Amino acid sequence: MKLLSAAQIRALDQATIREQRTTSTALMERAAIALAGWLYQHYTPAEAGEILLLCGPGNNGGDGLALARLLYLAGYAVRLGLLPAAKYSDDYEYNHHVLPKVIAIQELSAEKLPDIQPGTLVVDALFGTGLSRPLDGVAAAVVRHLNGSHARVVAIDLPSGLLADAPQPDPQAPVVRASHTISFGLPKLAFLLPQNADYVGEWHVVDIGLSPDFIAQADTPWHLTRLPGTGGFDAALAARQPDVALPRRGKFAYKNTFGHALLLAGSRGKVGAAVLASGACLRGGVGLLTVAVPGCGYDIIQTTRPEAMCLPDTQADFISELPDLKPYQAVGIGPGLGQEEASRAVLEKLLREAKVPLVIDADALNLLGEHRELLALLPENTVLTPHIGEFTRLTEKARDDYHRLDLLRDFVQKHKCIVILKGAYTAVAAPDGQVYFNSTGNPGMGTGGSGDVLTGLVLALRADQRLDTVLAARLAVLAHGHAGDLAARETGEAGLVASDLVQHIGPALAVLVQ
Ligand SMILES: NC(=O)C1=CN([C@@H]2O[C@H](COP(=O)(O)OP(=O)(O)OC[C@H]3O[C@@H](n4cnc5c(N)ncnc54)[C@H](OP(=O)(O)O)[C@@H]3O)[C@@H](O)[C@H]2O)[C@@H](O)CC1
Ligand SMILES: Nc1ncnc2c1ncn2[C@@H]1O[C@H](COP(=O)(O)OP(=O)(O)O)[C@@H](O)[C@H]1O
Ligand SMILES: [K+]
Repeated sequence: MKLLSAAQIRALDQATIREQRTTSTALMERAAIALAGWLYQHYTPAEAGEILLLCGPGNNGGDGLALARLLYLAGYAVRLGLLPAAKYSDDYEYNHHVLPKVIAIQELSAEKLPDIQPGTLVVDALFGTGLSRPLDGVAAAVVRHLNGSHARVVAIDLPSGLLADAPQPDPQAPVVRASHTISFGLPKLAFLLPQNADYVGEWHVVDIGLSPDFIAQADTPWHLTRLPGTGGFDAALAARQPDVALPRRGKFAYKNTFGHALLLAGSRGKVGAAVLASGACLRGGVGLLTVAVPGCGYDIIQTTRPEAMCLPDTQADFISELPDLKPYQAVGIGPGLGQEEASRAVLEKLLREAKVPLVIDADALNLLGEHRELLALLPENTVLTPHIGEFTRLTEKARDDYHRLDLLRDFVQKHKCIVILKGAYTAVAAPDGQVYFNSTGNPGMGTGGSGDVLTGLVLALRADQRLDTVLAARLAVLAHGHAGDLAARETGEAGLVASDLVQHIGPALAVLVQ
């Protein structure tokens, strides 16, 4: 699904109103009904206690006023804190006008801040996508007061003070720290970046019937890849066109259909990385797998991965030889490789000689970072799988998460490669500058070897002749995260280890089959 900028979201609202021959007031009512529905599901009136809704002067505040009315009518105790302004939006004015008169209203000022107890349920309807400058004055005082209160905060559309698609121009200006953020129609880019995690809290999207045609035509580099059937919002769009799908294996398919992959991995003390990556490659559906390891890894691979063929290096402790590449449809290098000069030379030779898709990870990335002249040799459509530290070694230290996305798009466009920038919401960046964030996975995957598993899975899908590079990368990342989610159901997050991911790749891929 697409992620749109604040300007596009405003245009989307307008297009929806036009196409559906409705009014902005009616759209706001839909928004308020969707918000109320979410709150009903999450808090009974008793659990909620008295709900404080803080409203700004625009349509975000209008949403808050409409929500206050609906909550009151549904039996919740509500009170309002309203930000004074020179001008209010028309729909704010309307919803202010139709408020039940019994709802208590406090005009907010820096001298008279609202009573907020720890545990008060606060709805933040101060500002949404219309934020035009950093918060100051009364708004800043209210947000600082709220953030210091330990209240439960549900933000409407965006935590107030946060921009939907850009870094804060003034890092000193306050931003609401929400426990939950309820966004309309689509998530926002800001939700996916680690620097905003403390503000956004858990985010949710509610469907308010925004124009699917406008979304389909909107031009954006940002996308979120989801599992098929992940419903709720934009369900109509998702049903029409799943984000990604794995083609079914034909009845008469043979192992050659799925390719023969070569994996170069392991060094003394790190042969486990080769075991994990090769397991993932096999479970990823590769036709044949050959694993090149240092001599010390031969018995280990032959014992733990009987399905794979093994090429032991003449060196006992590290890889020093590049096998003949002719038999293979894809080559992966890096997990546990180490950074010996001989292994660097193997990497260079591979970059010079490979005629098939490459997947580069871990120490092979560190070698590229150390010897950046090798980047010029990257064959087109090579897949690189760095975490943020490895990516920094390949580029430069980013000022913030938005700057890192700029570096990422520049890098893939310059080197005509695919970068899988790993983390929560792993970003798959394509050579045309499109970025696909991933929606699966959990913090349990922050455990040694998870990345090696991803490399093996990407390699399997790159060897599969039916898939193009970007689709293979997106599918691998989606299935890897989903395998993590399936595994964590059994082990819990803390108990998750990388081998568990390998065990769950089969079922994770199965749900992606078209
Ligand atoms: N359109 C629709 O149909 C639907 C829209 N929806 C809702 O609308 C929201 C967007 O509404 P919006 O565009 O009115 O912007 P909003 O975020 O309320 O703020 C604008 C106001 O704040 C003011 N202001 C800005 N920055 C400020 C600052 N730092 N300090 C002080 N003031 C500041 C700004 O003043 P100005 O910049 O003009 O001086 C203006 O008065 C969106 O997030 C969603 O919740 C839903 O109902 C679905 C249907
Ligand atoms: N909080 C998280 N949410 C989702 N996925 C995560 C999270 N933390 C780590 N991961 C995933 O786990 C993998 C870790 O890879 P990496 O850092 O290379 O580990 P290692 O080097 O130990 O193999 C990546 O695919 C990453 O996206
Ligand atoms: K808000």
